[in-house]
Amino acid sequence: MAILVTGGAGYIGSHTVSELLDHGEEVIVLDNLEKGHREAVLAQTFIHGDVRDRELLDQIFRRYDVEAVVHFAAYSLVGDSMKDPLAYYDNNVAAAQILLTKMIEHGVKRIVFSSTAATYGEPRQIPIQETDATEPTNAYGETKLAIEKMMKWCEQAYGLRFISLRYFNAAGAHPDGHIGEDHDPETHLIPIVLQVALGQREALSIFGDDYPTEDGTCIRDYVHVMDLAQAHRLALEKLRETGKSGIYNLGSGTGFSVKQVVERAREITGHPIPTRVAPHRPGDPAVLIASSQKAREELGWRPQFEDLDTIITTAWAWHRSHPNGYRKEEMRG
Ligand SMILES: NC(=O)c1ccc[n+]([C@@H]2O[C@H](COP(=O)([O-])OP(=O)(O)OC[C@H]3O[C@@H](n4cnc5c(N)ncnc54)[C@H](O)[C@@H]3O)[C@@H](O)[C@H]2O)c1
Ligand SMILES: O=c1ccn([C@@H]2O[C@H](COP(=O)(O)OP(=O)(O)O[C@H]3O[C@H](CO)[C@H](O)[C@H](O)[C@H]3O)[C@@H](O)[C@H]2O)c(=O)[nH]1
Repeated sequence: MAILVTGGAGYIGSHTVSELLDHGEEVIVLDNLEKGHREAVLAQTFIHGDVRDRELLDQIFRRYDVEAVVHFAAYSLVGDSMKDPLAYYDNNVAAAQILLTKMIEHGVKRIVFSSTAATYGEPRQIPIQETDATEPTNAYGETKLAIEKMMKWCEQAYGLRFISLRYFNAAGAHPDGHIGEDHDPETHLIPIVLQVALGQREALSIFGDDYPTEDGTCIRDYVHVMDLAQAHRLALEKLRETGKSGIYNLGSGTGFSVKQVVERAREITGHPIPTRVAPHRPGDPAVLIASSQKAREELGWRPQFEDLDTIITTAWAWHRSHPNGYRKEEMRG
């Protein structure tokens, strides 16, 4: 029996594929490579195609004995989602609807889904719990919430079983150094900070230093990508063993401000990392910190790379050895 991983050529998907293979799972990756990288695909079976391609899904589900789907494929940039929400409804909501339809048609009833802290919007309390209100402040979060709700109704109607994992800020790289984060354009804080350390950018723009936090910069909960990978493996096991659906936050439970991240990165890289203050980025809440107690209790999640220094150190190892991401060899010509 195989696990179909959509978006397995992307950042979190590729690390999860690595984790699943290490635990003896048979993995099939489906990715259109719009954002992902062929070099990041560690699975033996790679299908270059789109989740919205109904015929392709029919072929995959006929040909392989798929036990469950892990669904990463999506658009995931908050700012972009505000400029072109319909593209997000198409690639996130419509794609999930097609995928779920084909799963049900072919009798595949288990799915682990990439959700996000953006489903909560501006938090009413910290740390955020799964039972808190979900009022997304951007179209991206709204599409992920819509998919969670779609899965809930599919459970009632067709017996689908789902685990939705709401990640906070994914960061870090595989400790082996062979896969890591390579987004184009890069918008995430830690890789941008490390690109400054590599001399690829002049300075980090800090999006606001007048937030109601101790040092005025936004606080986020950074969670190592390998710990996210572990959670997906455990979620699959949980679905197999209990058939129980659920929604789980995944974060470290500790928040760091933008300035604190820069300070740690200065120490680890030995580079001064100049910064300048820039305007707020629309839709950025001041503080996002997860309570991940439910994932620890119900999934048995035990993060191994929890502290910020480990996150930055593994990311730094990846960026130093792959200054142009997966295009390294190509650039060297
Ligand atoms: N990176 C984060 O901090 C973060 C936080 C919360 C949630 N998420 C969610 O996790 C998932 C993975 O995020 P990531 O950072 O690894 O993103 P990513 O862009 O690196 O990976 C997404 C992958 O999906 C593929 N893809 C996109 N649309 C597709 C389609 N229609 N058909 C086939 N393949 C398609 C892309 O080519 C890419 O390889 C996303 O669903 C995202 O919303 C990410
Ligand atoms: O150049 C930069 C980039 C980021 N930041 C700040 O650094 C923090 C982290 O920003 P990221 O872009 O790295 O991450 P986000 O918190 O915006 O977004 C992450 O968490 C979201 C949930 O809130 C979504 O899930 C999204 O997909 C995921 O990347 C924010 O306060 C942001 O304002 C800067 O100051 N300068």
